[in-house]
Amino acid sequence: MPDLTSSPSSVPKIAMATNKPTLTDWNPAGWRHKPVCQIPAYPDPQALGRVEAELARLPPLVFAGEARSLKASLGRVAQGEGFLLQGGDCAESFADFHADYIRDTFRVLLQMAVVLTFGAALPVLKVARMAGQFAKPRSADMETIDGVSLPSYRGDIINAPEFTEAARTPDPERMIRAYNQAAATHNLLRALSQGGYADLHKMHRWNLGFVQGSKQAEKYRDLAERMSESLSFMAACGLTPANVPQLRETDFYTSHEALLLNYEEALTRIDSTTGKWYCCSAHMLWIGERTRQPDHAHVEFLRGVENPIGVKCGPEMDTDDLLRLCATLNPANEPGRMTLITRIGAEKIESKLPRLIRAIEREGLSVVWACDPMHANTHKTANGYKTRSFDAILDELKGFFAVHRAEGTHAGGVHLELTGQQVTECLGGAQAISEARLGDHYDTLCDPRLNADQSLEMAFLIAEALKAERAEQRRVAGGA
Ligand SMILES: O=C[C@H](O)[C@H](O)COP(=O)(O)O
Ligand SMILES: C=C(OP(=O)(O)O)C(=O)O
Ligand SMILES: [Mn+2]
Repeated sequence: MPDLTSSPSSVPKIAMATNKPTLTDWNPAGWRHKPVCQIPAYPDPQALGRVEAELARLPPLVFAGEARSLKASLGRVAQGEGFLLQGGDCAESFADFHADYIRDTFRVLLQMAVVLTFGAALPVLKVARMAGQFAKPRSADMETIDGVSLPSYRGDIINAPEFTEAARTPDPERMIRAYNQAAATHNLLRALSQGGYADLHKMHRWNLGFVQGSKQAEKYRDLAERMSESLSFMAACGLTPANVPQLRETDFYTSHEALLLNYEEALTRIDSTTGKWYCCSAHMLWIGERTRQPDHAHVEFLRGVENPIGVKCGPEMDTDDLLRLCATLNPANEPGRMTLITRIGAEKIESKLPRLIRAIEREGLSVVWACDPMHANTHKTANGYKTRSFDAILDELKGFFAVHRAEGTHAGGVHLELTGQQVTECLGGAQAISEARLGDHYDTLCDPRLNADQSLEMAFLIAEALKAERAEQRRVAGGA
């Protein structure tokens, strides 16, 4: 348990904040009076307080207007007019912090978005698990190796992965390092998305990262050819990057699990144009499966900020809890505010998802339904690797699309753990990664990620499902 008696960090007085906040029964430190899970006990509360105060003085990482734009776009996804692609590392790392790494994840998300846009003929909203995805909830508080027990690794913002007492002791200074890394990552992502790299005419050049000669590389080149033809046609009609900005730049948003509330509180500011609170550590924040208790600290914190919010929904989620969460987090039923990220498992999705959808539909609530096919499909191999199989991930996705088709609701998005690197952490896919090969490039700090080829392969398969959804809609519309 964290030290709840320490005085809350001072409410940040940000530049330009002149209006009064609108939620009178909420303040950014209110979570400290609620029961809380998954936040570490810092051994030195004074050092923690100093770091919180320092973070509260530092500039926001995103602007309220950007979070509002994302919410408006998510509102359109909720109405069936778009598709959400959310993805990135399970846990960002201090050690892997360099430009190529960020560019490679950005690039694979961009490639997937192009593939999905073609399949869905819908705008694809890109939201990265980047620039703040540092804190991890864990199943066990302690890890035991050879009879020695130490606190579990909880993400680089909290402690270090090495198995020593010093490394595993929570250190608040890590929040400052995480903030600086997140700031630099946001900066590079803005440059990549707005500075010319994302120009669709350069799509051919984005494919440098693929395994040469792979099936995905071929399919991607094929798609790039078709895109070039379409772009030439559009240019002939007078639509060029000079007058259509969407062809040369893209919207790209950031997100992470709002787990370490000390950090999130310190970055929560009042927007000067609306007078409302925004958590300015990322555009979108989500509540994890382990911290979504309706009367606990994480829900209390997130109910008061205006950002778009995700909630992970596991196989045992109760419909009463789901409706209570929606009422607490989105009392005005604002479109785009709530994304329900189901993570149910390939085997249970068809039996467990319908009741959640029906409860939401019955109440007339506006939500984005997204599928995280990663977190309920994890297992340990005989040789000790935590892994996921490509087929199980795909099966959960197929189940998600099938259930939404049957219920007449929009399968609005996917939430994936992936990297632009050619790691060997998930089994299968066209590269047929076997258990024996998992050790070749098993680099994750926490959960196994799809590698660049597996991610693109998944995008092509999801595009097929989206095409089928469109065909079904046309069929229903034609028969109506
Ligand atoms: O990313 C998610 C969780 O932190 C992770 O799945 C928990 O993993 P654990 O069961 O190894 O603690
Ligand atoms: C911890 C995560 O997921 P969940 O809360 O769904 O287990 C995660 O997305 O990394
Ligand atoms: Mn994870």
